[in-house]
Amino acid sequence: MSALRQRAALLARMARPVRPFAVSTQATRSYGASHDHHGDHHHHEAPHNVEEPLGTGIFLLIAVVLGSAGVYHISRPHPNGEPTEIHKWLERVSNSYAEDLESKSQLLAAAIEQAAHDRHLLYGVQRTSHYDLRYPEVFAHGSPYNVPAGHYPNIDHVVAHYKQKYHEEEVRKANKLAAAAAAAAQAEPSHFLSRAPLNLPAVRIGFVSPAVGYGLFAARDLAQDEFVFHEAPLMTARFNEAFAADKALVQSQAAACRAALAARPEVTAAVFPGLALRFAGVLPAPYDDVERVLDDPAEMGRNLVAGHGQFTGCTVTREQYEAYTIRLVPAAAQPPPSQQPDADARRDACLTFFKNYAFQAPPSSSSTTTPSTSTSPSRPPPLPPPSSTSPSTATTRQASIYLLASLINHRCTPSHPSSPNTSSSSSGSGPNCTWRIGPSGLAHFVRPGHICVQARRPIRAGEQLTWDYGKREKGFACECDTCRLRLRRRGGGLLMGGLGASSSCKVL
Ligand SMILES: C[S@@+](CC[C@H](N)C(=O)[O-])C[C@H]1O[C@@H](n2cnc3c(N)ncnc32)[C@H](O)[C@@H]1O
Repeated sequence: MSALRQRAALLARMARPVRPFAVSTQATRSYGASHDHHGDHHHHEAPHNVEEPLGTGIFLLIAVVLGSAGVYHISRPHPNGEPTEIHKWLERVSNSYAEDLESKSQLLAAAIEQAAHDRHLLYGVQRTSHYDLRYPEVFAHGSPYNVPAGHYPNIDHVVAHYKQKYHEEEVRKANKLAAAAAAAAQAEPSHFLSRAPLNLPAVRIGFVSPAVGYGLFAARDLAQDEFVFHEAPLMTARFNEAFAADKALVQSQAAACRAALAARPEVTAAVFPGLALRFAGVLPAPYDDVERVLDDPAEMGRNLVAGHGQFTGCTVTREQYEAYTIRLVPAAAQPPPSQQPDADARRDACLTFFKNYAFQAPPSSSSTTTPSTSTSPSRPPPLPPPSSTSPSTATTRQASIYLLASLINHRCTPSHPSSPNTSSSSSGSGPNCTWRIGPSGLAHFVRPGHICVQARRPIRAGEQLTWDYGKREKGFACECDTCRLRLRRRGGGLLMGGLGASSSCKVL
């Protein structure tokens, strides 16, 4: 019976609904009391306390209710018509997006406008009708198969044009390099010149006139003070002011001439036909042989110091050569050229040759410090004519003849170099070159006995190289440009055939 009652009470408790709200989280229930009320089963034990906390659901519910009230409150428009806070916030966010978008659109529009403008920028510019081709054969590029005859145009003239352009450009570059090097050398004090002649085209042999004969011409533009070439002597003999009376010296000169003629007869005869004729009775060689020798850099340039200037050939024509040599033969008619000249004739030929072609080295006493041009840079010291001075009072020096340098002709130094008539661009003012024979205090690279030719002023390619022989008695009627210009200035007119005995420069 008791078990039934307990069971019934348990079921009744389970069936009782749970109270929705607890008054306190510490609320307790006493089952003992209920036993007391409902049962006859009396116990004296303390009733059990059971903890029943409030669930989280209740808090969530409260939060949702309060939140909804808040949202409802802020979403309601103000009584005075102002927009709600949410509305204002949404407006702020959408405005900032709109501004960002607008600035992007403006940038894009500006970029498109600029591109459109740039596209038209060069529309108005006149286009070149000239195109530089890397190589002219580009015209003929195409398929090598099934090409009908005559399809490709003949572009030989185009090739020639571009080859010419190429050569001109190379010459321009060489000139520019040389001018730059010369300008650099010029920047140094003239007393301490240290640059040797450049290893570039320097000179060629040309023809001046039948009376003057050969001359040396610039093979490229030369800058002022530039060293042009550096050459070893072809022959050297002792010399003094009384050499005509000094048999030993004359014999040494004759020996030098003989040795030079014997060593390379075809070269010596081609370059110095007058000497070969008078000294050895050798008639001028045919033009073809002579031209071959004069045009040969290996022959004519063999005395040049390697790397110090280059010989670049000859421009003497057959007519010029024949007009020149035909004058030499009658002059050597005594004794007849068919016979070997006698000893006197050889001596005279030798003396004349040295007088007209030789350079004196500086005296040995000053040779290490004083250049041969120390007294006057433009005037080489003259070889005096034969005189009756006692050999004992004469100064004996070395006299040298050069293959190229001895072909440089004389030009008088004008008395008024600044005169407009004497400073025309083509002929310049006076001689354009000077020379030094080493050893020299001015240019350490000039080797002993070698001659170094230097430009006194800028020289254009093709211009004749000249210097002032500086001798009062030259032994020829001067036909230099200075004399021609002087004559023209005096109103005498230019005599193309030479100045002859009327020249004011004729000093015999
Ligand atoms: C050193 S050589 C010069 C080379 C020479 N033209 C030749 O063909 O062999 C000097 C000789 O050239 C000639 N000569 C040089 N300059 C001259 C000038 N201004 N007028 C006339 N003849 C000149 C004279 O015959 C002179 O004796």
